[in-house]
Amino acid sequence: MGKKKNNSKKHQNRSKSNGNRTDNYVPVEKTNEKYWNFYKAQALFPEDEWDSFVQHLRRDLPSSFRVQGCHKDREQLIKEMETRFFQKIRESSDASVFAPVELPWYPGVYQTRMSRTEVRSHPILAELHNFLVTEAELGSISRQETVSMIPPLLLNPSKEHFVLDMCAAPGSKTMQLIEIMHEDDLNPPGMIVANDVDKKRCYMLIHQTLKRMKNANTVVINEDATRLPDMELDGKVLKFDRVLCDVICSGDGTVRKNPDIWEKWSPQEGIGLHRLQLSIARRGVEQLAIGGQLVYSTCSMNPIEDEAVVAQLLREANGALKLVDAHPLLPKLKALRGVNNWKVFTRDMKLINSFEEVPEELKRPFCKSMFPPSEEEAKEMHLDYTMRIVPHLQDTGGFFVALLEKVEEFTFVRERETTAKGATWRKKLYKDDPFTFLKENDERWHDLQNHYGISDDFHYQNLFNRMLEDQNSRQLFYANDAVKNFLKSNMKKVSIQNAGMRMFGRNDNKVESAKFRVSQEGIRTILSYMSKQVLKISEKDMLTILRHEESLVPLELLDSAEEMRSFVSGSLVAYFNKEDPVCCWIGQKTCAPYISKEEKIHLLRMLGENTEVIENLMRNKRREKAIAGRNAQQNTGEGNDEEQEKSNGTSNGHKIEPAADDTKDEAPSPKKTIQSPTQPAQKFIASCFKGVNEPEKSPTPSVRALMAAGRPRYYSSSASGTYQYLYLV
Ligand SMILES: C[S@@+](CC[C@H](N)C(=O)[O-])C[C@H]1O[C@@H](n2cnc3c(N)ncnc32)[C@H](O)[C@@H]1O
Repeated sequence: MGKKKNNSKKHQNRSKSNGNRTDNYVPVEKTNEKYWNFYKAQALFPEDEWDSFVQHLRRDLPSSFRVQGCHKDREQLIKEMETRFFQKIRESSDASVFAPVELPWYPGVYQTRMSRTEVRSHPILAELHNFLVTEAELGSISRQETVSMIPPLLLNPSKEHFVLDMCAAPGSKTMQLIEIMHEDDLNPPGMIVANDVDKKRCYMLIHQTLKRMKNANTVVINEDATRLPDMELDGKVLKFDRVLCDVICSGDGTVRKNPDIWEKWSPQEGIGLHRLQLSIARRGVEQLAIGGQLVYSTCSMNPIEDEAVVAQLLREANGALKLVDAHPLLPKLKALRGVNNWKVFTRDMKLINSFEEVPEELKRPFCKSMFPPSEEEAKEMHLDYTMRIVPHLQDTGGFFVALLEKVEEFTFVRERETTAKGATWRKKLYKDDPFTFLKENDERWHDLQNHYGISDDFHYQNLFNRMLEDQNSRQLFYANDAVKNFLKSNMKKVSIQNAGMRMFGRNDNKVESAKFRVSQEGIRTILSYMSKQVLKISEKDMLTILRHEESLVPLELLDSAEEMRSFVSGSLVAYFNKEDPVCCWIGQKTCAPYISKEEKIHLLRMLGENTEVIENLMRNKRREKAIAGRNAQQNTGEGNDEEQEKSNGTSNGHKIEPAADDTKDEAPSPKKTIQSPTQPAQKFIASCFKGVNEPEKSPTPSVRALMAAGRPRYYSSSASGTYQYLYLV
């Protein structure tokens, strides 16, 4: 890891041509005198563990990932990883490579001793990395730091619970909460309200995280959590069964993955955040139902951001709130107990023993609640019930987590509150686009019901669009009852950014067909209600559709061609296995599956296909895009590695479905990713082979990538002598 030589922005020291570090790269010095002195003084663990603590903090963070608990293909994915990658790694004689190991405290979560960068670049692990990236795009695998998985695990919401995630973006914990609630129910009745004050980060939460976790029970709102308005449900103030306060923090437990922190850290970071953290937590407690549980967590090891905040909540709640001992809930997780005593330092590392000792000129940044509780208070509070994770216990980042339960109703008395920068207590009502639900006798519903044979059991009144009633919508979304009621009651109270899942998109075709086509996003929810425009096809046909490189599959290649032609042109759901339906567009000559490349790869894998070649092709594309993105970033000086990987990676998997405008009688024209339709195959193949030694001269980026990987394995076929389709073999 490194930092830039001068004040230039983060990526300026990368080479433009290949994205690698260049000579002017200066490694970050992984040390900070104040950091060491501060944590030595805290004496959080026995002194003889200090060297191990320091060594671990200086190493890159091991890579970890979770196989989604509620995913229907979980067992198969684990089996494939075991046979395809883990075994191979274990059998390797390379001493620098380590197979991922399942965590004893969280089944389905794996950690390898190698960092993300090492995993990405090691020849044996690169394939595993590739596999993880494609599956992560579909949400079946989450590449998340292990300690960050603790809060949702402790909250452990049931499928009926109402959950509030106060500081949710970019959403790794929201995703895990959704996962837990869907473990034994595809459509749980509960609801998650995910909030973040930062609109751009809400956007990331919606477009990078939630898109991978299609569900009907999540709402995203954009509010300052310190002043989150009371929300309503069924005419009453809405109280949540579970609240997550994963607050903004100094992040000093994340130095292993964010080495820039080394340079700037001082005790001031925690001092500056304590009041805001407390304000967010207070409002979280107020939103909690009696008997409900709240998790307060930070990725900082600083007691001022951790136990001090929890202690003040308990102090102010005066018995209405109690700590729950988190340790027995995760007995296999190695965690230290929270502390009753800590040391408070000024920015310049001057020790201050009590609030009374704070020099007059520093009275403003400090407050009484930053100091440890009295002995008497400590006995009541049980701060030892909280959990501290330090890096050397199980090779992780540093983390703090407290589980609290509300015993009685109460409201905090506020003096001077800290809110998010610039935020004011908003009294005005929101005028965002309304959420308009379908009413009885809605024409669109009659059209959908007739065309797709949807049974009366389907709750069509839960379909909505974001327009006024008389406006013609392009999409129809679906929300469960809880989210529907939430939207109806709170549309004007909070700024709602996103809700539910897309179920139908409008057709603008000229031929007679339904006004809406079925969207892949919601197909698993509605399929069991559909009796028309649904076709079971053979495994062979499904493989042909999935393997096909172009977006249009000629019907002549399919055994079920005649049956397909018998359907009304337009949206058709094809399946070999009902668990894995594929939304297609059927024309007289072609069939076009509306699914992303990642989804195609996943489905091929689940059908036992070897997907290595396509995975490699996609990896090369990702690399090209990442380099292009980094180069663009160098020009703007924005962004960071992980976000870059996400936004330039396959999150463009969301161009899965052509825009509704593209849907014509015949399936939309293919994107010519491989070859122009009229080029004779021989000429094309010759150009491929000619390019083997000069990949940069080959016709398209994807073929270039294949050739660079030494795999010019295409052949083409056509009925007419001009070769329209190219197949990967
Ligand atoms: C530690 S991150 C949350 C990480 C998130 N829980 C996850 O697992 O991906 C803290 C978040 O708090 C948000 N935040 C900061 N101040 C806030 C406030 N006053 N209200 C709501 N969110 C806030 C930040 O925008 C940031 O996204």
